[in-house]
Amino acid sequence: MVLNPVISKLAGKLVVLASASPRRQEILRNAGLRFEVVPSWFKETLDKGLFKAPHEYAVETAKQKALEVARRMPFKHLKTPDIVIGADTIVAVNSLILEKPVDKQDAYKMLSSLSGKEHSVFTGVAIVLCHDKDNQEVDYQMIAFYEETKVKFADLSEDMLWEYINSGEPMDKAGGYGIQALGGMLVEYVHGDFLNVVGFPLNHFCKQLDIIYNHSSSFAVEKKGSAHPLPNGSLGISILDQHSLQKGSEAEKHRSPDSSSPKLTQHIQNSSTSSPAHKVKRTSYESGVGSQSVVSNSSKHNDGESSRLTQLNRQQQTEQRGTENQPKTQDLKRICELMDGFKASKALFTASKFCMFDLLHNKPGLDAAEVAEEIKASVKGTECLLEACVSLGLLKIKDKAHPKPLFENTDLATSFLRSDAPFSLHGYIQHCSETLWPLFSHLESAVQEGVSQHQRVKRQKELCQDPVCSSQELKLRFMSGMHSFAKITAAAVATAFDLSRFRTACDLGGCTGAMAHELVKAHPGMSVTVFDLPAVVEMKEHFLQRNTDNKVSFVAGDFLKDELPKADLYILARVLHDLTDEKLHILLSKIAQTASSGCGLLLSEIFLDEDRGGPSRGLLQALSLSEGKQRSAGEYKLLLERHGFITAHTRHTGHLLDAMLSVKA
Ligand SMILES: Cc1cn([C@H]2C[C@H](O)[C@@H](COP(=O)(O)OP(=O)(O)OP(=O)(O)O)O2)c(=O)[nH]c1=O
Repeated sequence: MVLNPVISKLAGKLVVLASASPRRQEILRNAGLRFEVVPSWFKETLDKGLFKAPHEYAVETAKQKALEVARRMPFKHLKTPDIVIGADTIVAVNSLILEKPVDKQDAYKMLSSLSGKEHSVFTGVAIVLCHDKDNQEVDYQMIAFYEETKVKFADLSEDMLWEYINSGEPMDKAGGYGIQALGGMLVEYVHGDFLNVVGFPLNHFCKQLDIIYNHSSSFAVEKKGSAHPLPNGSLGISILDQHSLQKGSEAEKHRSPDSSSPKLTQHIQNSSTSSPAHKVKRTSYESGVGSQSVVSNSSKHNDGESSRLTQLNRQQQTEQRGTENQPKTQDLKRICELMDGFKASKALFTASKFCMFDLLHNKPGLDAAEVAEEIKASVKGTECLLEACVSLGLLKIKDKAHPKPLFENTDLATSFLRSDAPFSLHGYIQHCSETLWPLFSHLESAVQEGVSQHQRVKRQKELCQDPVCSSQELKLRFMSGMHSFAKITAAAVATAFDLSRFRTACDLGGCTGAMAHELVKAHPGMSVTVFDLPAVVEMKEHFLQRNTDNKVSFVAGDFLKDELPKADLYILARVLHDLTDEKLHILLSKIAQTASSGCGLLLSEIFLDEDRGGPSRGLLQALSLSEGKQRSAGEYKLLLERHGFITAHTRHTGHLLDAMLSVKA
């Protein structure tokens, strides 16, 4: 049953909640709304100083959260939602904005500033309506509003404060409390919408839907004189900002005399047209909201420019649509890219195996015959490989006027493909080529059988009498792959959170110590123990790194069997996705037993979208059918909660790995 008829208006539409907040999901689910959850990757880092009032900050953050998902989905999920809902809850006291505490001390500061006082809880909500157009463009229409609820806290004693903080509840909640649970005990009164405090003003939201779907004529435009650019410098795409409907609020005074619906105030930023639609081309996706390719309606162009644009658009549209009998060029390109993907990978693997990028770094400007001689290969084959690498942007022609093409590295190759580059992926590429490639060549069997094809690959090698690597060589190759991947990703993970309060850390399965070295670099007060199998630890010397003041040490052991070293922070980087459920629970139980209350757990993995629609890197990795599985941030969060770790923060780093910081309750 749907109590509110306006919710039923959304039936059959692809509604997306751009939020990882379990409270928002529960509130909307309880209201009978059917939706997909795609948490936003927008980082809540807008400069608060640039907003005149706290609610403006919450509304802007909500807009950016929703917009990021609306823009990402057509590219990453290959589908355009009908509606994206984003929200942001903040607590405001003495004109200070409080978000989620970063640690216990921060929670203490927040809660003591609320003790004995009244404060406001603002939730900004943004609704983005997406309209897919024939010509590969999406029109976005944004409706944004906020709701304010006043909450008064009782005087809180120190004991009470710390007991509450130690319950772990404050960590993922604005202002450091959850009114719906233990935090309810701290509250003397609430004036306004209770659900607004919990994270979503359901009543206001339904009123807003009613306006959108039942009173669409209310979309009459009231232009606002001054457009305010967003603090991050991006073009504003906000169309409607509606203020609180709470009694006595400013918006209440603006009720239009002829309608029971509140009057809407429209802010059209950087555009002077009356159309609320903004178009975003689907040809590229950049994850930074600040760099969005917003093509606002023609207002900013003079007549000459706009007719040129129209011409260009038409040309592009014909190209994209094709004629009745021909497929769209872009669609065809996409399919070809997928079909040819393996050829590009293999070209990269081969060039890397022949150390062609090292060669051309040391001797830039060789021709095909010279390269062939150096790598001891045929001239014809080398020429094809070099030209393919040029087409892939890995090499370039040095001197175009020269009669024979002379080859040199592009910046991409110099940065990532040389074996001695600081961020070299050479080792990982070899791992892909030697280990993953053979596995994926048996993908059909892997899918049929549901298990990894390691054994089949091994048997095949034996049958073909391929030269067998010694176990030492295999181990080194594996470690070198892991080392080069870790070196690329470690800095983003090590700096994803403020870890300064942890003095000692233990990197479980930390292999060559690449992550450990980044951690001690980023957090000078920390020392890190790398815990890995004896066979791994004994080979660590092959990967010597500058040991910052001997702050990185190694301990050999099996994390499933042996006692774990004591530490304030445990690190699990790319470990859990490879373990069976059974092993995973053994490991997490061992960590939970060893860790004392307040200890941290830093998890780093690829986090799948909550609806498992992406990212492809994670889902393709799952095809190797290892014993484990790929999970979303929400799934990891639940898993850790079962072992007494409460997630404080989740970071979609935008890098190769995401990160989550949990705290032992
Ligand atoms: C004040 C208060 C906040 N909260 C929660 C609601 C929100 O989930 C959270 C505020 O953080 P938000 O940044 O608004 O939301 P989020 O990080 O949980 O999720 P996302 O950014 O993906 O949308 O605090 C409560 O659960 N109870 C409370 O009493």
